[in-house]
Amino acid sequence: MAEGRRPTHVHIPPPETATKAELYRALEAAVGSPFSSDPLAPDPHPLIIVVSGPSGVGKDAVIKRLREVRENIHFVVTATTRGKRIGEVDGKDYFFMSKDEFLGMIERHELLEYALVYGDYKGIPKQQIRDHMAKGLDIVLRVDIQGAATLRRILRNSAVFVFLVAESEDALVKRLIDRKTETKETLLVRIATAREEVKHMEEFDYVVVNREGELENSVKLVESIIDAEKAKVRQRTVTI
Ligand SMILES: Nc1ncnc2c1ncn2[C@@H]1O[C@H](COP(=O)(O)OP(=O)(O)OP(=O)(O)O)[C@@H](O)[C@H]1O
Repeated sequence: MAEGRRPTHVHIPPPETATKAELYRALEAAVGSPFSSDPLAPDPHPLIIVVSGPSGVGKDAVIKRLREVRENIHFVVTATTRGKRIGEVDGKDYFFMSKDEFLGMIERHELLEYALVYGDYKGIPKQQIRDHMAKGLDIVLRVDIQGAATLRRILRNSAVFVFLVAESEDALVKRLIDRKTETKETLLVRIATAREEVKHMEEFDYVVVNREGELENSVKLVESIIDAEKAKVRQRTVTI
């Protein structure tokens, strides 16, 4: 405290009898400078939250619900060369494009990362992230484990990595069967891949167990992670 600059002659009225305004003004005069209403904590930085996990664990389901309950988040729409599934909408679920269009984006360095997954290309357009972060929005990226590993190399600790996992292999397999999107061949590939993928949990910052019938709790936990990150004294800073 700047003891030397404090005026010694200021009379401070007794707090029991003075009005709030009188006391406030007297205290201001006594400390020798006006009380500032500037925020004491800096504004939190926009975050990049990478949500990943084995196939069929519920990444889309969690993100869909998060989109409904949380504002100020941009959910990155991934570009893909895979065919549209029933009910999917271009520009909302994915940007569906031809292989040639996708290869053009690779050549122009317009993708943050891309990969060939089960025979189809998937990638994250950079410009979308830049535009929304500039508006102060948090960014949620949904990627497979391979994508998360690549993003970790690119973004290091500047992004938050969340691993979504089912409570057990049994639950995961039943969820994949119930979804009715897979052939017996792709089911086998996805299960084998999921076994390998669970081993990557340690490369993530947080793990969220998406228990059967408890989607709401998983979404709440992801929200809590975002809130906790916003409250960090040393914020993550992203440049892409
Ligand atoms: N907590 C949960 N309880 C019950 N069912 C769930 C839960 N979370 C997701 N599901 C269901 O499990 C199925 C798979 O979920 P989803 O498609 O979201 O997985 P995904 O991780 O995005 O899969 P992929 O990587 O293959 O696209 C969906 O039918 C979804 O509705």
